[in-house]
Amino acid sequence: MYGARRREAVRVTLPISQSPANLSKAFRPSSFPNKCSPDTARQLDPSPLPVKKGMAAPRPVVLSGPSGAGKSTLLKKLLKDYEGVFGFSVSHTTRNPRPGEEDGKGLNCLPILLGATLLPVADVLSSVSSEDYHFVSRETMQEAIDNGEFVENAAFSGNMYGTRRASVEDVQAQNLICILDVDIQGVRNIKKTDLNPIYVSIQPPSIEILEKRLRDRQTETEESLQKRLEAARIDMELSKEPGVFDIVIINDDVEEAYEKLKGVLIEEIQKVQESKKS
Ligand SMILES: Nc1nc2c(ncn2[C@@H]2O[C@H](COP(=O)(O)OP(=O)(O)O)[C@@H](O)[C@H]2O)c(=O)[nH]1
Ligand SMILES: Nc1ncnc2c1ncn2[C@@H]1O[C@H](COP(=O)(O)OP(=O)(O)O)[C@@H](O)[C@H]1O
Repeated sequence: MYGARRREAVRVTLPISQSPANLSKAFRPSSFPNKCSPDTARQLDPSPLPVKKGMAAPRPVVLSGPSGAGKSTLLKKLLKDYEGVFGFSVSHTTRNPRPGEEDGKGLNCLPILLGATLLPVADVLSSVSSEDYHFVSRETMQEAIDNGEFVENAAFSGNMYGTRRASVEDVQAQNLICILDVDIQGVRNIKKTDLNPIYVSIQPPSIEILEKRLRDRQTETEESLQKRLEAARIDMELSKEPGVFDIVIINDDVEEAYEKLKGVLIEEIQKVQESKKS
């Protein structure tokens, strides 16, 4: 998308999961079908990353900001540059999948797509959206919320979105920095938990530029675009409140925004990289 596409063949090896004996309750099947379950992934990658006992999981990262601000654009760059450092918490939503989106197709499913073959990393990453969801019905989602399976959930643009506890635990158990892409309600709700993430807000330079980006992206109907702009105005105001975010990044020039994002995360990134060496 941004920058030249590299075509060299790289074996992308991503850590998958722990041994079955170590799997917490959260890993076991629950009310949600999950095509990307650790069990499936394990069959395809025989070299899981061992999680070191007694080691604190890296701090998660909450990435928030208006729809269209550039969160997934920046996230993709991060995942590409720091392979094996980050894991994405694939959210659940009741919204319809967009063309090209598949249920549960997130970072954790990369090995399923790759199998054991050599593939050009740029091709693989451009074909994998870190933003895909588990697409579920309202009934299923409400039932799981009532069962206490969610860390947080929110209504956005007429749909339900939520982070299942197991999605975060899954990533953390692999000693990866867990990234959560949530709206401002999600930020508020996560603040009530003991997750202790780094809070990052990605903001557009202006509402006009945001609208242009959303229109150019061609993913929204006029109705959902207007709802997103309405939510964006609120988000842009709330992000100015002191103490809500550790950093607010204005995504004007994407490279500059990316440098700022890396800057705030570099300490955690280095911790994960160091822990893998030892
Ligand atoms: N609270 C919460 N918000 C979420 C979650 N997943 C996604 N969102 C937010 O929902 C909004 C809409 O997401 P989406 O439908 O993917 O549209 P997009 O952000 O424009 O690509 C965005 O602000 C996301 O940050 C979640 O699990 N919880
Ligand atoms: N700095 C930027 N300059 C111009 N266009 C951008 C920039 N960052 C992102 N975009 C484009 O804006 C649109 C929305 O970005 P996206 O990453 O999908 O936002 P979000 O995940 O926050 O909804 C995409 O089409 C993306 O290519």
